[in-house]
Amino acid sequence: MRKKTPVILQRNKYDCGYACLAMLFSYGDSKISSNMLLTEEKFRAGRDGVTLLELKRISKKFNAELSVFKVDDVKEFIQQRKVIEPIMIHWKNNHFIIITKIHNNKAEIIDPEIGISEISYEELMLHYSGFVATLKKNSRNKEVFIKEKHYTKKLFELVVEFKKYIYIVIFLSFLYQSLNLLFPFMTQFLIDTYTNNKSFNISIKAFLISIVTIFIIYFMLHLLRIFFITKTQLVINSTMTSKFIDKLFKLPLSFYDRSSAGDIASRINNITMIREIISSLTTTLLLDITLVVIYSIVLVKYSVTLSVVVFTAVLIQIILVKILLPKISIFTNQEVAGQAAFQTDLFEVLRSINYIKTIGVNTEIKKKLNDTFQNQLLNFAKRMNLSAVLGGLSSSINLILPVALLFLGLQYENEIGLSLGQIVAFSTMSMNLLSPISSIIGSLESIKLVEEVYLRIDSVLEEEEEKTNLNPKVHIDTINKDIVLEDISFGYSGKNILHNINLCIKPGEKYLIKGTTGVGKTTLFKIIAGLYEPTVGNIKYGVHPYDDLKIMDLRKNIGFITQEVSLFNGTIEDNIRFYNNNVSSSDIVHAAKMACIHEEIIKFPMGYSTVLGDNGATISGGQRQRLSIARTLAANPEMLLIDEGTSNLDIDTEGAVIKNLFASNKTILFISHRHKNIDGVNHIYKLDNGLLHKEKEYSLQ
Ligand SMILES: Nc1ncnc2c1ncn2[C@@H]1O[C@H](COP(=O)(O)OP(=O)(O)OP(=O)(O)O)[C@@H](O)[C@H]1O
Repeated sequence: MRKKTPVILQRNKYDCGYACLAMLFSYGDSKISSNMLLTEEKFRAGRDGVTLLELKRISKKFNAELSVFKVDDVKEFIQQRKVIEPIMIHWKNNHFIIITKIHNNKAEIIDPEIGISEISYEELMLHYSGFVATLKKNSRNKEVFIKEKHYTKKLFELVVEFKKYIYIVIFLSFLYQSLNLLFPFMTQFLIDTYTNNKSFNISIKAFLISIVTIFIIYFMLHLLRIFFITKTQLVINSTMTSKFIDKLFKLPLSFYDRSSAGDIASRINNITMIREIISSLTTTLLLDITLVVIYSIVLVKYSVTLSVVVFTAVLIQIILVKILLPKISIFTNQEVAGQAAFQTDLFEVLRSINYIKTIGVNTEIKKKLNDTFQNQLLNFAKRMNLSAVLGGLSSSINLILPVALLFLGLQYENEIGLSLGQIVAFSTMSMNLLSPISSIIGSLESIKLVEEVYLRIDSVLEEEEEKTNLNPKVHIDTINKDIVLEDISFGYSGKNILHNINLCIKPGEKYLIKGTTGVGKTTLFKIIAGLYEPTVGNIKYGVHPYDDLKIMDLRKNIGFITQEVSLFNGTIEDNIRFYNNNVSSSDIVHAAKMACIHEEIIKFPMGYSTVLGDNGATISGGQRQRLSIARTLAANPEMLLIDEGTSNLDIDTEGAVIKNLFASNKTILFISHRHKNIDGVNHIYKLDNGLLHKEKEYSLQ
């Protein structure tokens, strides 16, 4: 019999293989996160994604067998082999998707990027790239599911972290709701006093005093409760956001290679969602459950017969939740992923807006952006429609039940044996039981949402941090020390692009590194700057290995000048200073002079106080590049890694900038396609086929 395949969406652009494997593992079982497959893995999918071979290896680790077939016709494969489990196929040459069913020329697929959909078999085959994979699980791969509880536990721990505020909110909410309980009793008392005595002899003064007292207490409790709810929300939001931001600074460059800015931004925005939901859950869920228990007891005490009617209504709602909630959860999941996809596309469009403007025709771009947004809206609409069925049903029951109870109570007055006041009180209290039930249903939907959103945040918090050695064994002064690269090899996605690099960088000396495009020059610089860790080999600073070093100290001493410039929307002075308080105004002017931009800055009407547009949009490309050079120089690093960092300048200006830089006593490594030699260079190296060859060495003057 065909079982359910949970929808597991990928966590970043390159994770589709892991998400699909997680779905194969979860088929007919509980849902696991694709991240769980990675927990023990050092390897993360990068630009080149993950291969079927790698997925096979991971499956084996969890005692399952991933079989891969080269197949021409997927339908034939499914029919011949009588496959009822979901299969994974390679798709559009760069993606994996799951097929859950093929029936009547229609294929039900789960694309880990967007979720469930149904497409025609022709469309499926149009994008199919020739490989099918099936997973054979066995009883021993249970350990892959172990971490499932982990997330729920983490979510709980998150709440416990703010327990002080949460306890107060719960306590105040209890008091607040207890007052509600008074009213059915007061109603019963008034009606029964009236019907029994006919003469209504409750003094106006006593009535007024009690009403006003209740009013004041209720009002004060309301204020106090809202105050603490807001406080809880603030604490949750600020703690989580600062934790997330802190993490972003600790993540290695490789994380940013595979994540998009829009996606990260959407995850930060999700924290607001968590704040809202957690605070509303803590204020209502526990209270609602308590109210349901209390009211159930009180109702049964009043009348067992009438209580059976109420509980039947509750049961109908519970059955509906059981049926609809998993579906709501899928759409919630897809909606959140859709939001992130839209934000990612929007960021990309905004980043390329200059280019988009120049091409004139942007209907396609608009369409793509609109489509991503529509996809998010579609999932929102589906989620809301299902919620409406749930909500509508419970509201309708809530509407008719009190009247029905009143009718039954009066009709069978003798059998049931309640006074008019008691019947009215019972029907009011049944409402008090049903509204927390509706609220619990809403809370269950919210829990699904918060779980999905929290997973997205947690998957970033769980990322491995870069080694920063905050407590180095020895304090190493890198100034005037040789930097020695010993047999360094490095590769992306398991493929080496640098092999056994050996280089001794002497303080104060100038190196020109040549090599064809894409050969690995930038990568080598990133390794020297400690941005990438070599896969094999060591870097020594003086006699000390990289691991003994406080990495931030090292980075402070290395200035990295690249072709890409990133300026922010602020003054020229602030852009050069770049939050470094050790940089004085005279350092800024000195750096600008070295970068040959000072003369142009002082000609601007507002000089160094000129405000630049977004990424320096209001100055020329060459000016942007020189500002970026000035920024690096202002921090006064002892070593400069210049990666085509002067390529936007005309020959004369470039010559002048290079002359200034090479006249300093800084160690310089200069990457260039264009320069065969530069005055003042001591060593020329060529990177070729992953190997570094010395081409020339000039004796020091
Ligand atoms: N994050 C990444 N994941 C996978 N491959 C990458 C990644 N970054 C770079 N590469 C690949 O590594 C190789 C070396 O890239 P690198 O940027 O170091 O070359 P380069 O010599 O500096 O090129 P150029 O002169 O064009 O700037 C290239 O083939 C590139 O496609």
